[in-house]
Amino acid sequence: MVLDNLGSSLRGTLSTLQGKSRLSEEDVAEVVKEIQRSLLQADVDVSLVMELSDSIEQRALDEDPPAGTSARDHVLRIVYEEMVSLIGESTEIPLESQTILLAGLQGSGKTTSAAKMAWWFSKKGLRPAVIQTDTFRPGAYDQAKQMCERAEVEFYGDPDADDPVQIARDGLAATDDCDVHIVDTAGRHALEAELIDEIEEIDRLVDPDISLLVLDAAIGQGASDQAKEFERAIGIDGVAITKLDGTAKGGGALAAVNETDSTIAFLGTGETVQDVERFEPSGFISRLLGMGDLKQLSERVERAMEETQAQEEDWEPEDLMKGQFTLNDMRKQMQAMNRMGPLDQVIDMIPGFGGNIRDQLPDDAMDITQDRLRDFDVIMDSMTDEELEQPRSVGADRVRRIARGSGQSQERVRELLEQHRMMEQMLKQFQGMGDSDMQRMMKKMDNKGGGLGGMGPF
Ligand SMILES: Nc1nc2c(ncn2[C@@H]2O[C@H](COP(=O)(O)OP(=O)(O)OP(=O)(O)O)[C@@H](O)[C@H]2O)c(=O)[nH]1
Repeated sequence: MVLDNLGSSLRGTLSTLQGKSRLSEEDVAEVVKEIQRSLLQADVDVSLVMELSDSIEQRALDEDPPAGTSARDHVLRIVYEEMVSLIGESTEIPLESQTILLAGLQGSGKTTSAAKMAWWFSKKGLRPAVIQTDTFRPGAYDQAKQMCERAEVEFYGDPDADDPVQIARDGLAATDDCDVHIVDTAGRHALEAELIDEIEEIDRLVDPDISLLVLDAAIGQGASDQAKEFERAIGIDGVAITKLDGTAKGGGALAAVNETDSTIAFLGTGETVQDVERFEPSGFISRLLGMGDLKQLSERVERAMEETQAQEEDWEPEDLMKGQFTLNDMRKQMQAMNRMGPLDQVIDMIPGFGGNIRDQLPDDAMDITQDRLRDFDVIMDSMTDEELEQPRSVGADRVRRIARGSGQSQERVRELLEQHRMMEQMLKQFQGMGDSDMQRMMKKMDNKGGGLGGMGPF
């Protein structure tokens, strides 16, 4: 999860209020001190931290908790609201035909972000194209082409050309049938005159609807100066903050951009084209505080199910609810889960699961889970159709044969069979449940602190 340190320290601080009905001044002072420490560690500007903590302190003491609200939930809501205002609004990005120009310093992540945004627009049903005009960095063309192939989006570049403006002109013409044009430009080590001239020339030709500054979250508070510099030089409409997965200083970058006239459009959270998020302040802070993010989660589930069902004509989800849950069905569930993105990001979006699980699990727990999924897939490739359809028919001899054939241990094969039995059992329980039962179960899991408790996805 991005900003992991900040999230877990904020959640830890708020958990100290568990069970308190009223808050003393000491309780509030203690919580505020911890929040200050966490934000300063995330490289948030001191003056912003003081402003935020004064506001939290004053509201926590002056405002009475609404009836039936615990002290913890009351302070959690105040911290949530103040943190959302700290990181500001999201840049308006309409889901329609438009041209987006990307600018930024060398290595900030423009080329990667161009492919990521194109992927994101394609998942929204639009037809994007990336136009790569970087003639400055050798390899930029190949990198951009490769990433766009992975994102399965249109790409235009010319590795032999040396005039970025001509490439932009030709690119717009060549991708005329696309609706979202994302123009990637060259970077430089600093915002130097040559870079400004080049971007201004492309800007005049391309006449973008939105110009985004791409900046690396690792610069923390420095994001403010960089955003102001680019705003002065070429005018920007928003910012894409990249590499939030690789730094503890992302909080500073988010808050710093909000200090300028800019807003944030996208977040980069990894090197693959799926590691991109539309910036949603409320969902982002909600996840950080361990409250989940149903909006992002439902988007990912919807996308995963569309892709899975598009591939599996014969798969009838209602079969699952009839209790005919085979290993083939389990594999389809695993593929759908995989399509939702990295497990740790998905878990963070499940209300009551995210933060609490993260703080309870060892650091590499998610990697182990992803590894297990890969092993299960390999094991199922070594099973016969009959074994996949009737897993209960797999005895010791077959376990030995499957282990040998898949190169996995017998223990891992037995683990797969056990996991299948658990999921089949769980489905039988859901099958008999009405909506109210389901709500009660989710509440119970939430009260239990959202622990996996064997209910984990895998
Ligand atoms: N971990 C992580 N790495 C990223 C992210 N975005 C980009 N990167 C990596 O950062 C490096 C630079 O990314 P590029 O997209 O090439 O940066 P650029 O701004 O196009 O660089 P120039 O073309 O030289 O201006 C590459 O190794 C990317 O894989 C991210 O969100 N997370």
